[in-house]
Amino acid sequence: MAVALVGLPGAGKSAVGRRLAQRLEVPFIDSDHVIEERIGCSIRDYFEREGEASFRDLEQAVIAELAAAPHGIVATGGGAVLREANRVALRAGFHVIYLRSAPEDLFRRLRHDVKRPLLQVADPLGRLRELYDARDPLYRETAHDVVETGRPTVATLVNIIVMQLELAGIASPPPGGDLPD
Ligand SMILES: Nc1ncnc2c1ncn2[C@@H]1O[C@H](COP(=O)(O)OP(=O)(O)O)[C@@H](O)[C@H]1O
Ligand SMILES: O=C(O)C1=C[C@@H](OP(=O)(O)O)[C@@H](O)[C@H](O)C1
Ligand SMILES: [Mg+2]
Repeated sequence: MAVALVGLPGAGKSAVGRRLAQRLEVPFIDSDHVIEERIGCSIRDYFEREGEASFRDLEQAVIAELAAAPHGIVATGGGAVLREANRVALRAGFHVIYLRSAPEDLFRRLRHDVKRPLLQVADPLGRLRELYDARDPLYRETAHDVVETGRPTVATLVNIIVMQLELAGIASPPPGGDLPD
């Protein structure tokens, strides 16, 4: 099984992805963690030191590697869809799910966040709205499925995604799980 999660910062790619992988008993890979292991510092520090373009080059290299041997559940960073090469590689290698959330919901989750460099601005809600307008079409272009994440809890989202993956034949239902007694 190879599933990649895309969506804006705060959509739940990392949190839902980790729980989904536990539930399906497959590996979980967060592309941002792979990058942080390579650079030896936080993404926020790297942005400040080297700039966003350099981060995007690293991100593209990591996504190309993951897409070359796709397996498990991959949580991407919110900007992974910005480059066409990433969109093509993700869509070709993975079943891609767009975790869609309104900027207002994301803002509620991230209003105290200090880790996301793009949101360390005077008006993070305004920034999230700009990111949404710019990226929503790119997430849709990349994804095979869209899941709304505004209201459901992480646990409910995991259930919804498992059900969709089972219906699409990507995940197998547990043996005898749905049979009547
Ligand atoms: N559906 C949800 N309901 C409530 N909180 C959520 C939900 N999804 C994510 N969160 C919380 O929002 C924050 C950001 O989630 P995260 O998984 O890091 O997002 P992403 O990786 O997409 O940027 C975390 O504190 C996470 O626990
Ligand atoms: O939206 C973005 O451009 C980014 C999102 C972050 O990941 P999350 O989506 O997990 O916050 C991280 O990759 C980096 O800070 C850039
Ligand atoms: Mg994340």
